[in-house]
Amino acid sequence: MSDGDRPGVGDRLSFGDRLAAAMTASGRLCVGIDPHAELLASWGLADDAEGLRAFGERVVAAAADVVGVVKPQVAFFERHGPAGMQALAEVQRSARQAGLLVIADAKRGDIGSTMAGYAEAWLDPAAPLAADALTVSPYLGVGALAPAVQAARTHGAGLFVLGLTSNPEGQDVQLARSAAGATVAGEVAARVAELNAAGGRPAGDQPSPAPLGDLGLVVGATTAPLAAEHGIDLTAGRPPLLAPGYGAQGADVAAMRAGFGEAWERQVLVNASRGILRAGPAERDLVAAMEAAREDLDG
Ligand SMILES: O=c1ccn([C@@H]2O[C@H](COP(=O)(O)O)[C@@H](O)[C@H]2O)c(=O)[nH]1
Repeated sequence: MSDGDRPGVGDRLSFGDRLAAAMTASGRLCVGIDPHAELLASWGLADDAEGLRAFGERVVAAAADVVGVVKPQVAFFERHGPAGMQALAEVQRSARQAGLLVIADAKRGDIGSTMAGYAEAWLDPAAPLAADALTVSPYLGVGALAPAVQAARTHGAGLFVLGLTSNPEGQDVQLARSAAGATVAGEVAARVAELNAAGGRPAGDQPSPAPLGDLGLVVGATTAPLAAEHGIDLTAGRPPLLAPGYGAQGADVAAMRAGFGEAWERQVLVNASRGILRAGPAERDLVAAMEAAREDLDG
């Protein structure tokens, strides 16, 4: 099946609509494809491009009937240079052909035409590294992401803007306050809300409940409680919220439910990488780990 045959790409459904459909059908678990060197070794795979490819294809095969979304961690493929990136391209293509949405976790961010270059590299369905969505950094300014926002709209793709990341070191910067009292993460969330409102359906043509936006935020499963504590509104503009930190980084469902509050029910896509991948290498064991996580998150 070509990319053009996949529902939601050829017919240009928005990313928000495609993600909402995937979450309704398959739940809120997003499986990370993170081929750490230790995991490759414990799976009996070489730490080379062929090992990455075999690892990624195994995760895709296990995920295809259990979840709707996967998130390859680009860094682990980039480690192996062009051959690693070729493996990533093949794994992403397999995932999309299997009907999975792919979020490339590359955390790109730059200015002007350079940002446009990144956006075309990851969001154009005809590009070798085509993904359905890309993680991006707002630290050159949310406005500097405009070329990526434009590319996302053109290609029916999505962006996840780093908001309140799962690592504790992020808070120095992300919870810093402007003279007017707004936190950096709060300002990023407000700008993403504006962009979702500006790119959404015309007023009067809004289904109820409001659809998911095409532009999301990364908010750690571990750091979600800080949003409410610091007055950061995660519901404005209905951004999908990509939440890493479940499992290996210690966040559990009770903490996420409390931390995300009103957003939990329909906006939060929870990533698990090592928490699932450590169950490998057997495909049936990966499937069992994904099913258990789904039950935990959605049951
Ligand atoms: O704030 C962030 C943003 C991205 N990540 C990425 O998610 C996965 C988490 O892996 P686990 O093994 O489930 O901890 C990984 O690719 C990170 O780079 C994040 O953890 N926090």
